[in-house]
Amino acid sequence: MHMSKVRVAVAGASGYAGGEVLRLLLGHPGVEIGAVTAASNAGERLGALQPHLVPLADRVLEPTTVEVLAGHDVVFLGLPHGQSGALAEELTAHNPDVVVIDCGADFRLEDAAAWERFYGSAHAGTWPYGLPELPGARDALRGARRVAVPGCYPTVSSLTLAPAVAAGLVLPDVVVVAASGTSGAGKAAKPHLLGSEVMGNTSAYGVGGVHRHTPEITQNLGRLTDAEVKVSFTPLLVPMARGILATCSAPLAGPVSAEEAHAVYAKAYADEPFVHVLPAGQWPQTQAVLGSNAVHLQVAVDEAAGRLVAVGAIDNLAKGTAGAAVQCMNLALGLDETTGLTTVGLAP
Ligand SMILES: NC(=O)C1=CN([C@@H]2O[C@H](COP(=O)(O)OP(=O)(O)OC[C@H]3O[C@@H](n4cnc5c(N)ncnc54)[C@H](OP(=O)(O)O)[C@@H]3O)[C@@H](O)[C@H]2O)C=CC1
Ligand SMILES: CC(=O)N[C@@H](CCC(=O)OP(=O)(O)O)C(=O)O
Repeated sequence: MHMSKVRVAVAGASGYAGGEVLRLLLGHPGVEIGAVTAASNAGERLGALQPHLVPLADRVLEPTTVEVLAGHDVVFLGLPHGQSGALAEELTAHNPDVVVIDCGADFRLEDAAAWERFYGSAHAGTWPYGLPELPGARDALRGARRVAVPGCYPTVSSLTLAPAVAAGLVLPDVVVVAASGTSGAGKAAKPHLLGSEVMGNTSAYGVGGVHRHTPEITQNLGRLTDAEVKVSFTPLLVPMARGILATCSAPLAGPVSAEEAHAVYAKAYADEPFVHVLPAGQWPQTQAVLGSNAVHLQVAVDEAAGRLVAVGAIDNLAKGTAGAAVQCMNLALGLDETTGLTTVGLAP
């Protein structure tokens, strides 16, 4: 049976998130790419800004307006925080069935007070949270007309800790130290991202519970346990373009062997196409997931310290943003969830 293609627009197409959404959509058999928009770069050829997107090189970036974006079945938003809400409302006024998939943070948190504390602005609302692998999340995404794509650190940290928290293997008083590539910070020039600050260097930032992804990780783990969740999160910037490696640990709730912990993880993700619990003894590395929607996980028990230690790797732009966005579009449209996505990484 011939199925007509879904018409998709990408706002923020000159940025990292929008560019990665387009890269993935170019390999998706069910979509036709419509408008591509930007702000300061409106009027530019897409190829001048995203030279890797060869089939779209001669497309011209249009301004990010509701007039340009209306008339599409799906609109991806890869815009700075605060730019999504009003646009989504206007798009829905044009077409109540439009699917809006927001790569930004505006609609990820339920707790308005946490939003205001970490983002310093009024809370816009809460949309279905686009991490289908979290227990209970997938049903809300099937047929959704709005999706809040998770932050990259919360994606990997939550999936790395979820089985242990949900099974009660640990007390939910967790420590996350996660190293990210620089693309996580977006394209806009920032002094700490100059080549000479990044190359041959590793640095911590957002230390001491102030990074805005802390409440998002807390929210995700809090949905898995009745106990109070505490999250100590420290991000690190490392000299690579893509990838996040998260080391997560928590106190053991009781005796558990490494084999038992591994079995809990393997069972939790047995039916998940993108989450791979590696064989015992093999540890995640970012290269193996680059460009793919895969999550690689491993878990160990540190008996002397009384802690469970789990490590996860993702590509921040793929599973951490655009891959999750496409996965959620598939769920929203009732397509096979894996369409257009791969678990095959790019290594070395
Ligand atoms: N990078 C990552 O790993 C992740 C990013 N995200 C989120 O995705 C969103 C985009 O991030 P990223 O792609 O990294 O950022 P970039 O800085 O790379 O891109 C930002 C995009 O937004 C456009 N833009 C800037 N200002 C405005 C405005 N006022 N109105 C409309 N469009 C505007 C830019 O257009 P122009 O080039 O013309 O200025 C550009 O296309 C953010 O909300 C970010 O939090 C989410 C998860 C991970
Ligand atoms: C390396 C780096 O700077 N990373 C970004 C997080 C990227 C991300 O997921 O962003 P959003 O929540 O903004 O969507 C940061 O720490 O701010």
